[in-house]
Parts: sequence; structure tokens; C-alpha cells
Amino acid sequence: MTTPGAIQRVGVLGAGAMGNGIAHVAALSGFEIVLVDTAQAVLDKSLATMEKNMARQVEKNTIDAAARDAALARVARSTTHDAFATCDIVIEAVPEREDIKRAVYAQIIPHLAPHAILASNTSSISITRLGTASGIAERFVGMHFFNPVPMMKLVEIISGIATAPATLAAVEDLAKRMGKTTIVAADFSGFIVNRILVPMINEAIFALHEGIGTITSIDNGMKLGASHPMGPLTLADFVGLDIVLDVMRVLHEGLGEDKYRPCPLLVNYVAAGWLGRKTGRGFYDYASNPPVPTR
Ligand SMILES: NC(=O)c1ccc[n+]([C@@H]2O[C@H](COP(=O)([O-])OP(=O)(O)OC[C@H]3O[C@@H](n4cnc5c(N)ncnc54)[C@H](O)[C@@H]3O)[C@@H](O)[C@H]2O)c1
Repeated sequence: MTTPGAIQRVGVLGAGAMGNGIAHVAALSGFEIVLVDTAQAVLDKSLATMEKNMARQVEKNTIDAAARDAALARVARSTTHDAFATCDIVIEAVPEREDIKRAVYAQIIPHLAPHAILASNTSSISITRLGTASGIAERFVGMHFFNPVPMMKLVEIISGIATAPATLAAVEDLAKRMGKTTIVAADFSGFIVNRILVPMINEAIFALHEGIGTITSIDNGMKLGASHPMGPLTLADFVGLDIVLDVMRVLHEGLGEDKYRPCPLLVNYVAAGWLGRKTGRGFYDYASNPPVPTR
């Protein structure tokens, strides 16, 4: 079993938005990285993104050019899972679909060292269930980073029912050595952050749906009256309305209470394909600058 301080080589599975950010921060923190995705083109794009983001950090003087070069040299990339054989941990960041995650665990576990930890960056799937499916539940844990990883200080660590204390201690130590602050959550739907944040966003959509306020007044209310850095409807557009809906459904099903019922207006926006920033339109229309409320 891996002990705190022992993690040196970090595997990252999935080089999308999150995997890229996790590899970026871990490499800058001195870890050797093995980044795996299905296609070389994805890995090339990921490296280009990392180079661009690190160049920005050099411009801002938060790192120097030598640190950037050393970090980039520590990132090995591969399209095959045997590259994970020398890793002390693999952090999985493939799409948020349980069937994809289960299938990929079955493929990678035969390549892992006997002491290696498998961590999932899932934002909503049960760590206990994924751990059971992996067959290495004691060495399975949730490591929930936030987007964008280089900017966001928190890592929410989720302990499944069978996660061993040594596994938990090793990933807490890893996150701290990556410069992050950790919180530990028990494995129930939404963990800590999404359990509180996403129902708040859903409630803001109910307030709009019931005509309690306009989009602008709801966002200004929470920005100026509760010191939130952005209003909940702006935040919903940033996160993606489909993601907000998925998380509400996980909470509703997992916790079984009406208070987690997704707002029907949210369901309709998603049905319309108005998913927020990524589709150019959500609670705001991003064709204009500044964006214009859509209701
Ligand atoms: N985006 C966020 O804001 C955010 C925040 C916290 C957690 N998460 C979680 O992180 C995970 C990844 O999300 P993302 O936004 O980075 O997704 P993404 O779609 O940007 O990236 C997923 C990557 O996984 C790769 N992939 C798919 N199948 C694979 C396989 N079999 N083997 C290797 N790679 C494979 C894809 O090619 C892609 O590069 C999800 O579980 C998500 O819920 C996302």
C-alpha cells in the first residue's frame, strides 16, 4: 500500500479539460507524469494547451522559464495503458459516464503496480460503487479537482466505504504537495461542494421560473447581497446547464428528497440545447458583449 510521501510518479488518464490541468499542476510540483488518452492528436492538443498556459504563468512571473521547461520535460504521453506500470497513482479524468469509467478500469488495472492507487476525478458518481467495480476498493478513492485546476485551490477527497486509511492519507499528501488545500467528504451524492452549490443554482432557476426576479436581479442579488463572485445564473452558464441538470438528477435519485427536484425551466433549457457558454446561449446570449439575458 502506498504511504504518504511515497507518490513520485503520477498517471493521468484522460487529457481533456481536467486531465490536462491535473497533469499541468502535478508536473510543475515536481512529479513525473504519464498522460494517457485514446488518440495522439488529443495528447498533442493537450501538450499545446499546457505550453500555452505555462507561458502565461511565465509572463505573469508566477513561474520562471526554467521551471516551465523542467515541468514540460516531466510529462510523458502515451496512448497505451502499459505506460502506467511504473506509476504510484493513476488519476482518472475520462468523461462522466459510469460505463466508460468501469470499462477503462478493467483495461488499466492489470497494468498497475500492486501498491498503486486509482483515484477518480468524478464530480458525482459514487466512489464506493466505482471502487467495487474496480476490484481494488481499498486502493480506490475520489480526488475531485475543480476547473480550471491551476487556478482552483481545492481538492475534495472522497472516501468510499472500503477506501483504506493509508490510501486517503497518501492522496491528501499528494494534493498538498501539488499546492492544494484538501477537504475530505464521505461518499454520498454530491459530496460536499456540489451538494450545496448545485441546489443553490437550481433554486435560483426556480426563482426565475416563478417570476420572483429577472435574470439580472437574481444574479445581482447574490453578487451584491451575498458577496458571491458571480451570480448563480452566470455560474450555471459557465458550468453548463446539462451538467447542472445531471448533478440535480444524481442528488434527487441518490438522496430521494423532493427538495432536489430539477427545476422544469432548467429541463427545458437543456431540451432546447441552450447549455450556457459552450453553446453560445443559456441564461445569457453570448453573441453580444456584454451578454444579454435570454428571458
Ligand atoms: N469540467 C469540469 O468542470 C469538471 C470539474 C470537476 C470534475 N470533472 C470531472 O472530470 C472528468 C473529466 O471531465 P473533463 O471535463 O475533463 O472531460 P473532457 O471531455 O474534457 O475530457 C475527457 C477526456 O477523456 C478522454 N477519454 C475518453 N475515453 C477514454 C479512454 N477510454 N481512455 C483514455 N481517455 C479517454 C477523451 O478523449 C478526453 O480527452 C469527469 O468525470 C468530470 O465529471 C469535470
